Amino acid sequence: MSTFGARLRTAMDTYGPLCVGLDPHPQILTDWGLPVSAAGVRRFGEICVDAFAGQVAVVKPQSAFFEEYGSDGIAALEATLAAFRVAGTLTILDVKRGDIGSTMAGYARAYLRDDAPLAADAITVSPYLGFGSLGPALDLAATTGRGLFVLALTSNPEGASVQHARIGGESVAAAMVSGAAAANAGAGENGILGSVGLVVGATVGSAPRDLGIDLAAANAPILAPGFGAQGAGLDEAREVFGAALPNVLAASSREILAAGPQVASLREAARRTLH
Ligand SMILES: O=c1ccn([C@@H]2O[C@H](COP(=O)(O)O)[C@@H](O)[C@H]2O)c(=O)[nH]1
Repeated sequence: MSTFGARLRTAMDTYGPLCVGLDPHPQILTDWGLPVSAAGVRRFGEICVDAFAGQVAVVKPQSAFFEEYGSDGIAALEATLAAFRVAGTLTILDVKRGDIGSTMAGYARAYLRDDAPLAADAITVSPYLGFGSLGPALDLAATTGRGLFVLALTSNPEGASVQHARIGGESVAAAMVSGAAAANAGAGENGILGSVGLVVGATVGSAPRDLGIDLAAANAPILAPGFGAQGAGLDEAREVFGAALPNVLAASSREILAAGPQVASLREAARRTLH
């Protein structure tokens, strides 16, 4: 069984470091001429499979925009994830889960088991009940060759009020990066990327340096939202990530989706994103 980190590196080397965010918010559904309903998000998912499967390294469905339609919306998310799985395109399900250990084990089974209806290659997790609360997800992901992306320095301006706070001299974000680095220890032999990634927005400017965080040392894949609609581009990414840039997976949702629903236009928007 290959690890998530190894599969991600291969996908990034093959297709480039872009993760297309699949966020079927009501305005996008309307703009694409789709109903604002579970049927609409199902069709949205089908169009995204046509546009991006086998074309980009990773796609990142945003669970919230499927969940809002209840069980039919979740069924549409299952179908979207399954279609990308069959096509061999990696998926990161953006669910930002985090809870006490026993409940975290339930979330882990929901997304990280091989036979889970909502199985993804990786999920986003929130460590704000303590990094240790992620233990069941770390364990199951390692067992099934899946990955996690731990929120460290999120792209929203409000994130700093928590993530820059210092406890005993160390920032909260730095503690999360240390947690990921420890989880990835040993994975870096032969240049293989770890499977415990970090979420660091391309919008956070000098925050990693200001907080004394060495992102490259964590050997972590870095999911970087903030490209496009939130204003970041390659210049901002160079400032934020420095030597860790080769490990960065750039995420963009709204700006790419605005080119839809034509498949060719969506592909062209994805192709333009990092150029
Ligand atoms: O720090 C974070 C973590 C996740 N996101 C998610 O990304 C998309 C928004 O992307 P756009 O390219 O700006 O449309 C959405 O799903 C967020 O939950 C983020 O923006 N920042």
